[in-house]
Amino acid sequence: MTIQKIGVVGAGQMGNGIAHVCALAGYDVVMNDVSADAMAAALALIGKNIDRQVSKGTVTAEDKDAAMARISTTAELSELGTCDLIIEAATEKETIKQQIFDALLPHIKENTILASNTSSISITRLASRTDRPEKFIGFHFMNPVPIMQLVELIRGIATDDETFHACQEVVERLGKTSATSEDFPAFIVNRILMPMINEAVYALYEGVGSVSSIDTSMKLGANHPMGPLELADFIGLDTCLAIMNVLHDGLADTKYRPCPLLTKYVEAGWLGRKTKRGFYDYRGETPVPTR
Ligand SMILES: CC(=O)CC(=O)SCCNC(=O)CCNC(=O)[C@H](O)C(C)(C)COP(=O)(O)OP(=O)(O)OC[C@H]1O[C@@H](n2cnc3c(N)ncnc32)[C@H](O)[C@@H]1OP(=O)(O)O
Ligand SMILES: NC(=O)C1=CN([C@@H]2O[C@H](COP(=O)(O)OP(=O)(O)OC[C@H]3O[C@@H](n4cnc5c(N)ncnc54)[C@H](OP(=O)(O)O)[C@@H]3O)[C@@H](O)[C@H]2O)C=CC1
Repeated sequence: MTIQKIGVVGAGQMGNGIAHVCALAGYDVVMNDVSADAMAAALALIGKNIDRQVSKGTVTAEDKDAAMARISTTAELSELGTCDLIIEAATEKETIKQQIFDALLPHIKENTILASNTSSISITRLASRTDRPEKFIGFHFMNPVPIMQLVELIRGIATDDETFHACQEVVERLGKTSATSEDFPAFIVNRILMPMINEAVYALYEGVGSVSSIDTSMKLGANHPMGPLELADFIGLDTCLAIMNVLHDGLADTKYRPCPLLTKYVEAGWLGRKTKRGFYDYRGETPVPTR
């Protein structure tokens, strides 16, 4: 099937990046969020991020205008009814995702593909609650979406070949590379990455090192572009904790136990960059380590 119009549900840091790359690749995009402010902020950020590409000469000013004109926003999920592919990128909570798919079903076309950008939640389980488990897939972008090359494609137990191949074609048209993962908790990238981040929080919790020494060690000692605590703040500590909980519950192994310090930060509402406070304090000019 040919995909021309893409719906994006959730206009947070992932949703805005997904809308950005889809519109630049020539797809019509309809973006939805519960918050009008989030949608306005997402549009402004997309404009700013494409401007960076224009100033580097990788995108022309005409391409920018055309891409921005292809993006519309709506508070009504019913307005995603004509989309060929809908990518859900709302908060990493299964109940929220289920409610979104339940609310979408009465409005969408018979052959619309439903996808989730979830970092960890079972695609098979999300799909089983819809009327089209064979047309449901995990479409997992990496953050920041305009920069990162990878998209994980996760087939639920019922995902059919037509759906999978249509999504592979979308990934190619976005200029990205797909890797296929079986549907097990947190898939491939987060199965490996998130226990490392959780271990970094344990190292902080146990006083093995400070925020700076842990991040400096991994940046200069393992050549990671960001230290694990900086990366956790970038991803969002709520999302990191949600992923650890899915690993812990889904694989029933204590090695995935979320660090109590990570839980405490989330309980405090210190979610990282998006709330201006996490392992670093982002309220000033430069981020300041908090421990
Ligand atoms: C949690 C999950 O489910 C899965 C995940 O996503 S896990 C997270 C995966 N992501 C990572 O691991 C990111 C690790 N960090 C990095 O790769 C780099 O630090 C980074 C690319 C984010 C920034 O790189 P940097 O060299 O420090 O900064 P900077 O030079 O300013 O930016 C590099 C490029 O990224 C762009 N960029 C930086 N932040 C951006 C953002 N938030 N949005 C869009 N573009 C961004 C810049 O414009 C620049 O573009 P060009 O290459 O075209 O010049
Ligand atoms: N952060 C990351 O690095 C990555 C995250 N992901 C996944 O992408 C998804 C989104 O994460 P991210 O963008 O970081 O999260 P954010 O918190 O930045 O954004 C989530 C957005 O979804 C909105 N939202 C909540 N409920 C609904 C709803 N019922 N309908 C529509 N929108 C809703 C939120 O609004 P409000 O704030 O008002 O609640 C918010 O604007 C998650 O599943 C996450 O696991 C995948 C790859 C990387």
